[in-house]
Amino acid sequence: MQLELLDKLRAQNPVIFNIANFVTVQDVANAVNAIGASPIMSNEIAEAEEIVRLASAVTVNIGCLTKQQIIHIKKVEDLARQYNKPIVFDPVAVGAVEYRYKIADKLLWDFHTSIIRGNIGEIAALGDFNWNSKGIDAGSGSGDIDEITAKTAQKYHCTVIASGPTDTISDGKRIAHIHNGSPLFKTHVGSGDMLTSIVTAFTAVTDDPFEAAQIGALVFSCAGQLVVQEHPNVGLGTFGMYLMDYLYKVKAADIEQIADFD
Ligand SMILES: Nc1ncnc2c1ncn2[C@@H]1O[C@H](COP(=O)(O)OP(=O)(O)OP(=O)(O)O)[C@@H](O)[C@H]1O
Ligand SMILES: Cc1ncsc1CCO
Ligand SMILES: [Mg+2]
Repeated sequence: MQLELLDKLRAQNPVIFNIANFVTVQDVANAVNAIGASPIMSNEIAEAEEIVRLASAVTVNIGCLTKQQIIHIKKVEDLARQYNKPIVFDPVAVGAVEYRYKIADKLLWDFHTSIIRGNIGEIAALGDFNWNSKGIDAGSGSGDIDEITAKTAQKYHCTVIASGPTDTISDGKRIAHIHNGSPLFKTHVGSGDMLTSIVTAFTAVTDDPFEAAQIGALVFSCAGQLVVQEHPNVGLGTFGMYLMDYLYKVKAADIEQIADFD
């Protein structure tokens, strides 16, 4: 794992273009900012080309999809291909809402996506596995998470992160697991959205999406774990605030001490 990518990210401060959802947009902007990149959100097709050009990478989050936004996403993804900017895709609730599955599946076939980051319910749906997703949450299921992650990566020819108590990452051949984190992440709506855009930030400092996925997931999970280690009585509201503090101040050396991955 290339932990030095964290310092590289902070030194370069790349601009990250986010098509966000209106529920968590500010958390995502703050998380991207805190980790050391420069977020920009946009919903306007007329400025899409300018923003794709100035950004190093693009997040597409379908959390609050509209027909107008689908047109925007297609334009942005086409521009990202033209200007060679990596796309990281967050398939919010595709396991629970068939309409979203159909839109996401088509986008993932039509445009090359570097990384898909979802919870296991979302990743299982995209990979055509049975799983009982529950709204935006992972829900429950009994499938083999390694197999689901790898097969979904093979289906779309990209890297996939299935997040959860363990983050499982595959590019279709290789598999990695990040065991760090805290159950408090689940209590903060938007943890997944923040993770997705932090992973996008790391695609700006490495050409290997599998590496970007691993380092993004490790840094994010460790920041949350450090919050709880150093503030054992933290509640779900203050967890979100501390998480921003720790995303900003966490150092590669702190992560090295607690990193738990294989
Ligand atoms: N029980 C847990 N223990 C440790 N870490 C967890 C746990 N549950 C989730 N996480 C961490 O929370 C982050 C978000 O993952 P999660 O799978 O909850 O995303 P999500 O369902 O898309 O979230 P949201 O929809 O709220 O944005 C990841 O970094 C993951 O490692
Ligand atoms: C609660 C919620 N609804 C649509 S998006 C979202 C935030 C998590 O992605
Ligand atoms: Mg999510």
